[in-house]
Amino acid sequence: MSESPLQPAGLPFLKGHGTQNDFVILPDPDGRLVIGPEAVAVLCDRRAGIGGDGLLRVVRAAADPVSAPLADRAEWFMDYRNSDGSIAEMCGNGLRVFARYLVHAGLAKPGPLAVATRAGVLQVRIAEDAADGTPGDITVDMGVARLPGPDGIEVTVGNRHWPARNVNMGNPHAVAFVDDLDHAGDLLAAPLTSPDGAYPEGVNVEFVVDRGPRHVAMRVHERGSGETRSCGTGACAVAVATARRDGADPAVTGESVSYVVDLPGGRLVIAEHPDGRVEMTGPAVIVGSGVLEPDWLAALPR
Ligand SMILES: N[C@@H](CCC[C@H](N)C(=O)O)C(=O)O
Repeated sequence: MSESPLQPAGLPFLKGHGTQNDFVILPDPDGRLVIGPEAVAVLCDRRAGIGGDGLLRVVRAAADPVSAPLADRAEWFMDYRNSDGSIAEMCGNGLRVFARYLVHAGLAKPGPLAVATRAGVLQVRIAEDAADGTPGDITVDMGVARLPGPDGIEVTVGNRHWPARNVNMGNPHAVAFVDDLDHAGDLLAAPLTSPDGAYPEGVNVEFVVDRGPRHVAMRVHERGSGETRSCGTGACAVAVATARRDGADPAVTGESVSYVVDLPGGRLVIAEHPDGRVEMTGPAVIVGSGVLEPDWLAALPR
């Protein structure tokens, strides 16, 4: 990682999570940090670094060439990276944590907030904290889910195979309904998907079981991060795939449909509306903050 000028006192960071999908947060309002994939991987390493499923760089939209075209619609750009250093279009839990950070840092207030992402400008609503200080939930308008071809997607773990639904929430997902979440195995390796070439840029794979009416539970293997305890875009993909399986399509019925999605790290509520918009509501927590040591920073891969 390089910065110009380098801060002799070290680099501030924070740590946060959304339903235990956890992130290293690097405030970089003026867009001075250049963070390569290897440096991201070290920062996200749970032994050699701070540890996280991903990294959120907080930069003014106008200060980054990727987001500058969106700067008239959003002040801040969420520059999200997976823990292996790869770039993803969107991160739903990350966006809630990003919004929580802005409020925590006094850079935004509870209420509506527009945030630039690689999937475009997304609208966030930050609820006021409760009277007892419990942080309010955060709702993200995740945009419209796309259910593109190809049909006939199959997910394989060991000797088990399931048909899967292809859902794009800005990033790609393959959603498989299973009898038992344990059938997904240890998920230390990425599940196989077929046909070959269906996901040239990789895919997030969700395994889903029913828990009750409009209530499911899931596990996820994330592209670039491995199994995580939660995935916001994944929960949205699961809710949309489950609604279609259940014969519910708000665009047809004219009525919103809402699912409770339980993940190993907590609960998200996902609503799909007649205009196709998918909204995700859940918590976001800032865990702590610190300073990256200058010597350690200097030794990071460039
Ligand atoms: N955990 C995220 C998704 C992060 C990106 C994903 N791994 C990808 O590569 O598409 C979420 O909460 O949505």
